[in-house]
Amino acid sequence: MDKQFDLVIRKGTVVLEEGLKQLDIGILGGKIAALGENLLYSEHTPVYEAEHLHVLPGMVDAHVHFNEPALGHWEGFVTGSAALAAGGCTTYIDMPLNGVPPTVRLSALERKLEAAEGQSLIDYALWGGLVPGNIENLQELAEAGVIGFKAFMSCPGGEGEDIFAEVDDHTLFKGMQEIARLGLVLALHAESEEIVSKRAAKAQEEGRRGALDFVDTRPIAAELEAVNRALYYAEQTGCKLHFVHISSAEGVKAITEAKAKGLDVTVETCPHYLALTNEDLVQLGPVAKCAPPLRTAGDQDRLWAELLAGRLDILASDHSPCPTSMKQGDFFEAWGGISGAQSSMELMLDEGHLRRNVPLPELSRMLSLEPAKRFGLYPRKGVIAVGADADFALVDMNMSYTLQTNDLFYRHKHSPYVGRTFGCRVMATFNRGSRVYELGEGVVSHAGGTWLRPAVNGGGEAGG
Ligand SMILES: NC(=O)N[C@H]1NC(=O)NC1=O
Ligand SMILES: [Zn+2]
Repeated sequence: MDKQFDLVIRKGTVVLEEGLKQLDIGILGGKIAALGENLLYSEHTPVYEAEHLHVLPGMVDAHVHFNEPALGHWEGFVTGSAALAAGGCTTYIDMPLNGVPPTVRLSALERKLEAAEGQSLIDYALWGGLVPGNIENLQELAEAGVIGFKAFMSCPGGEGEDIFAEVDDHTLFKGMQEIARLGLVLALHAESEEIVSKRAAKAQEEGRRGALDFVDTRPIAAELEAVNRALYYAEQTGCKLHFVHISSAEGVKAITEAKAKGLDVTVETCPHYLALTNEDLVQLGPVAKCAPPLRTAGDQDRLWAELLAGRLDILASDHSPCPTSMKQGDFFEAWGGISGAQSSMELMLDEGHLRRNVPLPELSRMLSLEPAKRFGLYPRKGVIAVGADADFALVDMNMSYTLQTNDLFYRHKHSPYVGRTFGCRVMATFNRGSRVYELGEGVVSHAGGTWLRPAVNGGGEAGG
């Protein structure tokens, strides 16, 4: 018999958009060539037995910070992509900060691409940035193939001379006009700089420097104010918006109302807002410091209610790593950002499916399908369907384990989830048909990840 397949993944419980089915997956040239109950293939075809496993589309993590160029000693493409692969992710979109220079002009994008070339285990796309003074650079970035732009409405923090700055209202409004013209999405970190910076200054002046003091400087009101201001500009400019890491049900509700009015807007939250609370921040310390901050248990319940009602579009990690030494000491000085990307899928399957009965296709919609669609990577990414890339997370939904520091692939092995017990585990990950990670073996492939450009503006290859 001719060689129809390079590999068959046999009898896994495949998570499709419409439900679960036990199927064989035939892979050829990195793509899904066939899906069927009893595929026929020659006896020489390599077979991966998946009878006891769930096969999910690889996660498309729309929000990671890999710190290269220049800050590869925080995290880089090699370690970051390995951690993602170990967590069942097969495509990520790297933020335009915290590397130096930030990705705010073409020459910086080229530096980023050089840093990534040949280093990533899995596929990746890149965000461009909108900052004060770079509106005339947005077009060159769009033409080169960024999937969209990211702006901060509050100060991002970070190191270096050419550091990423938050937008003023003028830049935000003008930037949205330009991004609307370019047809891309603007992703926003929505917290009011006015509110958070003044509250932080006051807390520090008064010597209130603990975990809950930090949380108190970044209230939900600061998130809502920024969300509503940006939605107003979106209405005026026609710019597509994506709100990253929304931490409150109030934020989700404001965005849902805007959608009902016809605005083209999507909402993301992160596993940490669903898995951790401000009490955990007190217990764990700065390793769990992020912005917006972890909320109360009641706030978290309300955010889960939004997810259960189907009102969240995207789940993304906001993996924002740093050296462990920057996660110690004073709460206001410690780095704001959680190293969590390796645990995103397991957290959501455990907390969402095993504990709260969210159907797997619904979780997969937020982990893979919606981010692929929103950022021009669909139908190549985000689904298990004939013609799509053979990107899979193979998960044992019955394997309980407790995460240890040694399990982490990050450059700096800290995570707020060390010591947490998960009810499921990623056993293997495939990127375009090649097995990149296997539990027990670790990274099992060369760095074959490629750069994906979006299938918009005529330029990209990712939609095919
Ligand atoms: N600079 C940076 O990565 N900031 C990220 N970290 C975080 O916790 N929230 C963010 O926006
Ligand atoms: Zn952010």
